[in-house]
Amino acid sequence: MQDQLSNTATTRPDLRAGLGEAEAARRLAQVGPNLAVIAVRRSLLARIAKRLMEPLVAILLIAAVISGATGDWRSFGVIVVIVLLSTALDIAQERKAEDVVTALRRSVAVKATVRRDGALREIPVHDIVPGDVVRLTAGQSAPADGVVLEERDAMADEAALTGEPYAVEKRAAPDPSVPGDDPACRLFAGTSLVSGEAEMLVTETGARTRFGSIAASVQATEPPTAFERGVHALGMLILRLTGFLVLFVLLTQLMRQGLTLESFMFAVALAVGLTPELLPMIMTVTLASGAARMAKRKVVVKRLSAIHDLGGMDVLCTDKTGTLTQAHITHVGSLAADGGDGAAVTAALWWNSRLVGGARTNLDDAILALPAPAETAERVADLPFDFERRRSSVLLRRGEGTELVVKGAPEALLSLCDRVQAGGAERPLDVNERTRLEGLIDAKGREGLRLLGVARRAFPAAKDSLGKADESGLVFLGFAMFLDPPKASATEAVTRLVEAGVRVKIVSGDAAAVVRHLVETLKLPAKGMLTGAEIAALGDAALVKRVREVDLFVRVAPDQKSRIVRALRRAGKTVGFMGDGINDAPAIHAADVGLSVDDATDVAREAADIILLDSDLGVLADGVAEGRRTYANIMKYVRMGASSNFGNMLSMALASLVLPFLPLAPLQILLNNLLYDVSEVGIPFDQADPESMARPRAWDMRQVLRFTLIMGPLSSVFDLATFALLRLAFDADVEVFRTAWFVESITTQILVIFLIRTARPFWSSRPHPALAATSLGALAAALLIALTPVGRLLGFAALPAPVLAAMAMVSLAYLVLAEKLKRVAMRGRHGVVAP
Ligand SMILES: Nc1ncnc2c1ncn2[C@@H]1O[C@H](COP(=O)(O)OP(=O)(O)OP(=O)(O)O)[C@@H](O)[C@H]1O
Ligand SMILES: [Mg+2]
Repeated sequence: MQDQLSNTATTRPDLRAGLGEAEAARRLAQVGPNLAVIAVRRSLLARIAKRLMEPLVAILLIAAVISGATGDWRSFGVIVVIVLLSTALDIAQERKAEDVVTALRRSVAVKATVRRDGALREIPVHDIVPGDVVRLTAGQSAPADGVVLEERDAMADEAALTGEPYAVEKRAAPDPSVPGDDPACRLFAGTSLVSGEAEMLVTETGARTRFGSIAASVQATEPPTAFERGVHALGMLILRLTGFLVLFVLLTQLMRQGLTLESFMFAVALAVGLTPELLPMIMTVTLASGAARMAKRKVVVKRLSAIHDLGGMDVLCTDKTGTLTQAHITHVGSLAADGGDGAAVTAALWWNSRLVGGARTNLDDAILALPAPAETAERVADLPFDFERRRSSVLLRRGEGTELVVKGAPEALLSLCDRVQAGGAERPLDVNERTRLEGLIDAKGREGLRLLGVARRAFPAAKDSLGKADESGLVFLGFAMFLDPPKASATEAVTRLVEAGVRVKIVSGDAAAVVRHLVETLKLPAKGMLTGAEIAALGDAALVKRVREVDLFVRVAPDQKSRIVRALRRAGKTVGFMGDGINDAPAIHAADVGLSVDDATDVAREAADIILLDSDLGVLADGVAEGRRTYANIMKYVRMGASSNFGNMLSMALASLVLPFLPLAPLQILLNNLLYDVSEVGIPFDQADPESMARPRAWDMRQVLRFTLIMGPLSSVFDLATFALLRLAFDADVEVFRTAWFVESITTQILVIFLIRTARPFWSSRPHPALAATSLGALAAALLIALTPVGRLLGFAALPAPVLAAMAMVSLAYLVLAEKLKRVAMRGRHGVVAP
């Protein structure tokens, strides 16, 4: 194509030559990087400002100001310190998480081929500037908007911009120096070449591209995943409960003693204590540390929430080549239609692969690895390969005549033939002959050989163009046979996935017999089979029913691949799709978790949420485990918040009803909340028990509620017992009461982490040192503050030994019961114990 392009490049050669590096650098400095959405990293100041503007924090700050104004400088100081500490905690963690994700994204970023200083170079897409000349082949995306300089059979998929599902033809602009409005002569960022090749002159980059102008709104409409929706719903539920509780407290205080500053502050502190303000941070940090761990195992995550989807995935669809086979395709011989020598078949095949435009598939690569035939040929016209037709045609001149050479999926090719080559002569392709050839195709396929059929048709020497209608009345020449050895490691990888509760389905464009042979060789557990033709005949509802049981899909077209994925999702499955070709991109996009490999085509990599650096299902099984671990950790946080935190706050609200004073000073609640938050910072690093990761997990609100309704009241019962004990048995005064209750509540809250982080008896599952350090550290700090003279500043008093002993007893009793009840509380819908 190089020669072709420079031959036709006659007008304005300066534009077609591209830029020099120096000029490109100058332009880059002037127009900025080529990013559709400029992801400005929010400055530290902006982040702090955003946090301080959040309603709860804002109320806290107002409370601090009121305290200061009334001369209560102690409260002022403590509130400000607490707000600052928790803001710093939050921002530092989140920032670290973002850095991880940015670095991961960059490591799998797409590159483009650009003409610079007269040579073709691969440069990162974000360095492209107006004036650059970019070369594109099928499967690549246009990195910016521009004018088509040259093209061969270029067809672009512009669905992302126009919604138009069919590929549109592109042609060279008559004069690239005056870019007209004709969209057929332009290529746009966000669209991709599905066939052919092209060179474009970049005119607009970054946010000035058409895609850039809509990218912001496109991103905003990215639908949240089921998990994100679930967590959000829980957050809203808690928020409503909080609102209700705070109103309740305010009202009772109002009725009993009129609204004082202290009771207002108490309500505010309660609200702060109840909101799971750390949840977003815990989620991001858990997912980001999961992403970092996965990257070490060669799984790169582009979208953080995909980790969770990966853990919840219960069906994995995969294509065949490269994942289940080695993708080292070799030509093992050709067979003439009459069973004779296949040299003529191989020569025709070779010229077809050599001369045809458009995307080259791995079969073309295998063919062109063969020595060139003796006779030469020249191209007249062609119809490139596509995954719907499954064939490619070239009109060529070889020797004296003009002939059409077609190669493609053999059974379909056979139906376009009416004659067959036998020795030097042509014979009609009668029923017997057809049956014999079909039997041969099937027999070779069952040996694991991939076949391509080859056919020809003679045309008058003057014919110089080619249409789809010309692909008929062909003479069948014979077959070429290819071998793509199975990947031995695939068996173990699939077994691991199956053991992890992931059903593996194969979705391939290849023939039934080949896929069947592969499945048998690798001993994969796979039932049933549907062909593309059968799928085309099924309505959506019928397909949803069939896709559940069937594990093998063969001779499917690209849009059928995505139809299968959508049907599985409608059947309630969490679906992963793994593929590497142009033909896989729509299905990768349609799946809950889109998976691709690092050396896949750009469109597949762009559609994917997760990129495997090794084309190996084994690393995927690792990734699934990691996904489940992050889910288990997030659930730990959710459960802690739902049970102990919620229980404590509830008891405090109740106590404020019956006690003649507030059960804790507002500052003490804030301190309690801060220390509790710190104690949980180690959760993202925690391990999960193997049995809790054995099955796919999806967000289960009923399970969360069940846990809350059992564990919450349990902690409340003990809180109320503590109140009774302190008031009735010890006749504690305000300060002793508050100190004792602070000690009991923070001790139980923190220690219960070690119980509910596992469904096993707590002593047989060891927490991660980071979690042990943060939680025990926070507990030690709490006890130090409350029980030493430092605490006087916050209104704590020295505790008499009997009170301290009683609190220790109550805490112990609570923990023993919590350990017993957690098994009931964690039981899932099917009696399985949740992580
Ligand atoms: N270069 C080519 N020229 C003609 N026909 C081809 C060419 N490449 C592939 N085909 C035909 O198209 C069919 C579908 O392609 P292919 O098998 O690569 O699809 P796929 O869905 O990506 O399969 P896999 O599951 O193996 O990745 C092939 O089986 C073959 O018959
Ligand atoms: Mg493929």
